[in-house]
Amino acid sequence: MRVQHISKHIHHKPILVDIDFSVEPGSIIGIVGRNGSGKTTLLRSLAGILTPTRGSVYIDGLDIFKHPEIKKQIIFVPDSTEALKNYSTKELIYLYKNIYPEFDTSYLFSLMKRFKLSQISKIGNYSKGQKALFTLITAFATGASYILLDEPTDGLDVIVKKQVLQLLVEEVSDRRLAVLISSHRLDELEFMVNEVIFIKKGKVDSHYELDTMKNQYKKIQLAFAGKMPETLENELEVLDKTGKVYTVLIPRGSRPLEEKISDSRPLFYEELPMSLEDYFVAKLGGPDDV
Ligand SMILES: Nc1ncnc2c1ncn2[C@@H]1O[C@H](COP(=O)(O)OP(=O)(O)OP(=O)(O)O)[C@@H](O)[C@H]1O
Repeated sequence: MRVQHISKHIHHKPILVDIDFSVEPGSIIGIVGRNGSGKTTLLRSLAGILTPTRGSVYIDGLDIFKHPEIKKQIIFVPDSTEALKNYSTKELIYLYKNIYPEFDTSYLFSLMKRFKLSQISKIGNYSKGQKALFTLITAFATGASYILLDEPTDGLDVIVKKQVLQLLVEEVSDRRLAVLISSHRLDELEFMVNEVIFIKKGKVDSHYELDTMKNQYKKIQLAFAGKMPETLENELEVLDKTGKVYTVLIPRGSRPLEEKISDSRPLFYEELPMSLEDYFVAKLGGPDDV
């Protein structure tokens, strides 16, 4: 999938601005950003539900807005099942089969059995977690190559969540699917994504392979007898300050900065493992940086 310079204005307000990236089969991409940064609008545009104001989305070189039949290669799973609540499982399967010719009903039933979901006369009668689970496994049964998930684990208990995330990783590697996941659960994303796209004010702020991102920075904890020298504080990304202890991110391999830290004689200095959440706070943590 090629997302080519898409912008989306809603009521003359720019919501997405010149978003440009590619999605390779077999990849799991995390879309992260502050509330209101444009993640859902982006996923809905990639699914062809919203038409971009500029730019387009291509699959195998074909524009999905000019060749709507290609949209059956994409499934968008919204974070709410409100629109489906009055349908029975049977009716939904019928609907999906009409849209997705490769819909695999027996696979869906096997997943429903695996996750202990029974057929029901109204999806609205499933519990919150069961609704999320049903829409998620239905997406895998569609046979679509691009699965777009908006906050997929909301409402799932820890055990089901682990099973579902495991299923997702298996599906991607077995069937060479591509999955884009918008989520605020950075701890979960960290265990499955290979790329992360940071969205800030409707723009791609950065797009990294997870391993590359982790190699670019290091997280350290340090403390000073008094305050941290001001010259140093201006150069460090301070993630946290508790008493005299600072947790900061610094670019890996920045000798001058490391020397400056060492010259300021910290009481202690320790490197800690860096998480996606640390990077999120450093990148997008300003008070009005939505
Ligand atoms: N139909 C609409 N009419 C007006 N504004 C809209 C519409 N859809 C989205 N927006 C605005 O676009 C911006 C981005 O919304 P979007 O739902 O894409 O953000 P998000 O990153 O998914 O947020 P969250 O993390 O809170 O779910 C918000 O300011 C939102 O108010």
